[in-house]
Amino acid sequence: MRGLADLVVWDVPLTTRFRGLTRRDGVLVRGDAGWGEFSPFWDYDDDAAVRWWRAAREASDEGWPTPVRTHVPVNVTVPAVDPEHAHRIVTASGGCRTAKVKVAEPGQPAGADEARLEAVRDALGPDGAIRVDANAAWDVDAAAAALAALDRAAGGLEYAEQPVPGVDDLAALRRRTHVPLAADEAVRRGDDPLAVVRRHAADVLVLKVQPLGGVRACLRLAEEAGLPVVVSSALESSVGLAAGLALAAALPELPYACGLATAALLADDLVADPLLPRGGVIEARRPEPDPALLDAARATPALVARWDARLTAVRARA
Ligand SMILES: O=C(O)CCC(=O)c1ccccc1C(=O)O
Ligand SMILES: [Mg+2]
Repeated sequence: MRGLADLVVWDVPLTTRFRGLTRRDGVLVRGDAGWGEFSPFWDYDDDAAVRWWRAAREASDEGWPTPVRTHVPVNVTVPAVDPEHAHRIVTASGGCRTAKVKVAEPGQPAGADEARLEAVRDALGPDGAIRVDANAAWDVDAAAAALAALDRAAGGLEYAEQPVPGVDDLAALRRRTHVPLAADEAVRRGDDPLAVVRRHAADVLVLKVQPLGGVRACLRLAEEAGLPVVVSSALESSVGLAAGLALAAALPELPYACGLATAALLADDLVADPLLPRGGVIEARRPEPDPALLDAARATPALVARWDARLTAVRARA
């Protein structure tokens, strides 16, 4: 068993509602190689969370492979906010030349996505790249129609991330739209991450270190896939983001901006020098948690108890 000081449960507010969340919580674990982050969302069951645990232990016990680049181009992530807010987020992004815009948020009025994309294009200028993420919200017919409209509103889309749920849907949609498709949930939530490749169902793969079991596991997947890869965060603290940056820095090819600029979505971070972009890139470094910030982010006893129970269950399966 690890000592108390080597496991810290943290809980911080988000600046903007994201993926239905207003706070982000998780565990930091310290080993001989440094700190790792274990922060599966609560809708992941214990079996799925085993991969997130492996990623944390890789960080704390092994560290990461040798990088081939020092800086990683990133996209600004724009939640499903109103146009003025979207414009401000892009303007304050730290020089990002690519924006990833959340669309198809349940409960929003018709035209909200188009208005957000127009605002993002205005903020980014004509030479920026805009991608959208629908988090599997549409069926194939709805996606074909929506992507045509959003492509127009954005003045061109770089790609659409997971517009429809499964591999079959992606394969069908790919024949009905000229917008390139990226697979996210179809990679990280299925039992077979590369089904999407064999079925020619996507142009780009989104890889996330925690849900896929670590930096080395993702490097193997990328090699087997033979498709361009975008490394994205799972809305981690800067301790977890460092693992995504290590993956992005170690990939032989990195043709697209990565979705690792999400520290800006956390109202508080656990390190004194958060992994935020400057000039549209983030330095691939590994910041240490700051004791005072860890203390300020410390979870309530009730939340610590929930994470304790979860850790016990997940480690029994690992
Ligand atoms: O890719 C990005 O720009 C940020 C990461 C992101 O969108 C995300 C973060 C947490 C959970 C799910 C997702 C997602 O890509 O759907
Ligand atoms: Mg996504």
